[in-house]
Amino acid sequence: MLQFSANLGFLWNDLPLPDAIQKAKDAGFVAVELHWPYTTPSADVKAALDETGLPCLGLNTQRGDVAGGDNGCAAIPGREAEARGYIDEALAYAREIGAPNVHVMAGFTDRSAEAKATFAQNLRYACAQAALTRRTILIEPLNSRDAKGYHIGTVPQAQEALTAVDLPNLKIMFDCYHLQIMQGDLANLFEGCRDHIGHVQFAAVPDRGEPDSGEVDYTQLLPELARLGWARPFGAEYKPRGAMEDGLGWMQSYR
Ligand SMILES: O=C(O)[C@H](O)C(=O)CO
Ligand SMILES: [Mg+2]
Repeated sequence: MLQFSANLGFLWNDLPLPDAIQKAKDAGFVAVELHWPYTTPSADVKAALDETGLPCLGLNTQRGDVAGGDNGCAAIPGREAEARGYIDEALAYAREIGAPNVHVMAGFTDRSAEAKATFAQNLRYACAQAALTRRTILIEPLNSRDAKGYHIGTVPQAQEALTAVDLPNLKIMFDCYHLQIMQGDLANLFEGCRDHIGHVQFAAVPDRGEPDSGEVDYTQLLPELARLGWARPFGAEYKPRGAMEDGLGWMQSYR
C-alpha cells in the first residue's frame, strides 16, 4: 500500500499548524511536510507531531520579500548573507521538530554563470551545515508557468547544480506537477535520476487540484515509481478545489 504525506502549506492551511497535523492524522496521512511554518513556535509543531506520531518530512527556507516578487534568494548574487540566514533558520527549525529535509529556495535569476556559482556556494554552505545533524538539502525544479524565471525549472538544471556542489546530502525534490508541465515522461524521468531524488510530490495537472483527474493518472504513475524504488511517502501538495475534506476521496484508490 502506498503512503502519503500531507503538505500543510496547501492542505488544511486555514487551520493552526497543530490542528492541521491532527487533521492529517485523522485522514490517514502517515507524515506531514511544511512550507513556511516560522510564525508557529517549533515547540507547538513538535508537540502535535509527538501527539499524533506523524513525522514531519521537511520545510522550505524563507523566500525573502514575497510582496516584492521574491521566491527565495539562494541563487541571487549579492544576497548570500540573507540566503544563509534563511538556511540557518530552516535547519534550526528542522532540528527542533525532527524534520530530515530542508528545501532551499533559489529565487528568480537569469541563469548566468554568476547566479549558478552563487547557488552552488550557498548550497555547499547549506549541505555542510545540514551534515552536522545528518540532514538533507533539497532543490526543486518549478514550472515556468507558475514561477517564470525560477533558477531551476527542469531535472537537468537541478542535476547541473548537484554536479557543481558534489555533496551527497544534496538531492532533488521531484514534484510530478511541475515536472509534467516542464518535461513529461515522468516514470522515465524519475528512473533516470532515482538516486538523486530526496522527496516526491504530486498534484493534478494542469489545475494543481486533487490528484484524481487531469493529464497524469497517478493510480498508474505512483505504483510505478514505487516499483522503481520509491519506498517513502509521496507528498500530496495540491490545492483543494473545494472543501478540504470533500476532496480526500482520491486516497481510496490506493488502499
Ligand atoms: O511549489 C512547490 O511545488 C514547492 O514544493 C514549494 O514548497 C514552494 O515553491
Ligand atoms: Mg513542490
